[in-house]
Order: sequence, then C-alpha cells, then structure tokens
Amino acid sequence: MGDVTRKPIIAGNWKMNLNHFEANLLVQKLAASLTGEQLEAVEAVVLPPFTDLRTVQTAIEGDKLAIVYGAQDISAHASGAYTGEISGAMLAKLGCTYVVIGHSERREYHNESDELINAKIKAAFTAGLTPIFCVGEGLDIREAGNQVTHVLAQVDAGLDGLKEDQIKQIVIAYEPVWAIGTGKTATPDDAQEVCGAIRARLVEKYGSDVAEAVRIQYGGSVKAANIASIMAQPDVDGALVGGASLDAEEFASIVRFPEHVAR
Ligand SMILES: O=C[C@H](O)COP(=O)(O)O
Repeated sequence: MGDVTRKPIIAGNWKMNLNHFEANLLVQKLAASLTGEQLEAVEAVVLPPFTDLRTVQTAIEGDKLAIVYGAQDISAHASGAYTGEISGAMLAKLGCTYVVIGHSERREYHNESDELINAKIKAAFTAGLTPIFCVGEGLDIREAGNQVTHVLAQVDAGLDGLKEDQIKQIVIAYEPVWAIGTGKTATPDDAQEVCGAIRARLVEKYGSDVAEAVRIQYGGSVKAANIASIMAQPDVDGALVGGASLDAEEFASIVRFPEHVAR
C-alpha cells in the first residue's frame, strides 16, 4: 500500500445492476458487515446507477452510515437541452462525493474521447465532486508492451488544464481493460508498473507534493482473495471493484483488506 497519509479507497462500481430496492438492501447489509473502525481505516464507496442515488442517500444519511457514494458518469454540460444527461449540480444535490469518469465501458460503448473525459472532469470539479478518473489499456496494447505509454497519454489528456489543488484531490483508477470482468487479474507487479508510472508522471508534471497526495486505484477482477497482494504495492492506494461489489459480504471483505494482511 502507498504512503500512509493516503487513505485507502475501495469503491464498488455497480455498473447497470440493482434497482433502488436492491440498492437499499445492499447498503444496509454492507453497513451491518463493517465496523466503525474498519470504515475509519478504509474509505468505502458505492457507485450505484443514477436511479438508485436518492435511495442510497436516504439510507446513508438516515442511519449516519460512514459509507460514501457517488455516480458512474456526469454530463460535461452544466444544464440545458441534453436529453438523457445528468449534470454535476444534480449529483451534488443528491449528496454525491465521487463520480466515475472515463470508465473503459464508456470509452468503448459510448465513444468517449480523452477531450470529452477532460471536459467531464472539469464539470465534476465545478460541481464540487471528486472524479474517479479511469485509464487503462486493451489487450492488444498490453501484448505489444505499450501499456505505460498508452496510459500516460490518457492521464496527460484527462488532466489537461487542471489546477494543482484539483490534481491533489482526484482519484485515478488504473483498469487494464483485459482484466475487467474476465477473472484475469493483473499481477500485483503489473498493477504497480503502471500505477508507479502514473505517479512518476505526476511528479514530473506537478512535483512530488502534489503527486504524493493523489490516490491511485487498481481495477479489474478484484476480489477478497486477491486484494491484499494488490494493496501491498507502494503506488496502489485502493481498488475500483465491479462484479465483487454486488455481494455485500465479498465487498465488505475487500474493504477489510488490512486485516487480511495482518493475518
Ligand atoms: O469499475 C470496475 C471495473 O470495471 C472492474 O470490474 P470487475 O471487478 O467486474 O472486473
């Protein structure tokens, strides 16, 4: 795990799963499975579909749960005639802390470009939200050995024009596309190679003070059985979890990763 001053962040990206009734149940189960101490040690975040956000807000605020939540996407626009889009202000009003931006599924299925992702990151900051900015390479790029160059180009483009205090706040999620939902996890060394290169690029561009503050997550087939070895890497500060975040016990066990290490 990285620097002790960076609080580990385990975020569950539910993707297009769970209606608002199921969302409520999952949040309640999660809260019942984690102690205040465990939630103090690790920031636990849920990222439900838009339609669940109000329910999740009510569950978390009503019971004063130490679980944080956010959305899976944001419009680059502030308001207006953009049918089907959701603005940063709307998400902020629902109490969201985080918003996922540039997930590989949106890059692939919705043709999101680096420019659009950069605009969405800026829209998130304007609304007072913290982006979880996703980067990662496909299998062809990995096989050609170009993962670091590819990911650093995504990082440069996504962060273009941001201020240093915004960079310090952002969460970057490195998700090799070939490891998402496939059961193929990158090895801890693979994760460290790219997460370390991202931090080195941040040092080069913004100085070590800024770079050391940024939390970098790994994502791609993370589960309770592999989280500890991934979190043992010096530049990995958390995980963006897909499938395993839909099971309260499994996700809670991932959040409890410091105890796996101690065992
Ligand atoms: O956002 C989460 C990632 O896409 C990882 O998904 P996964 O854990 O199901 O592989």
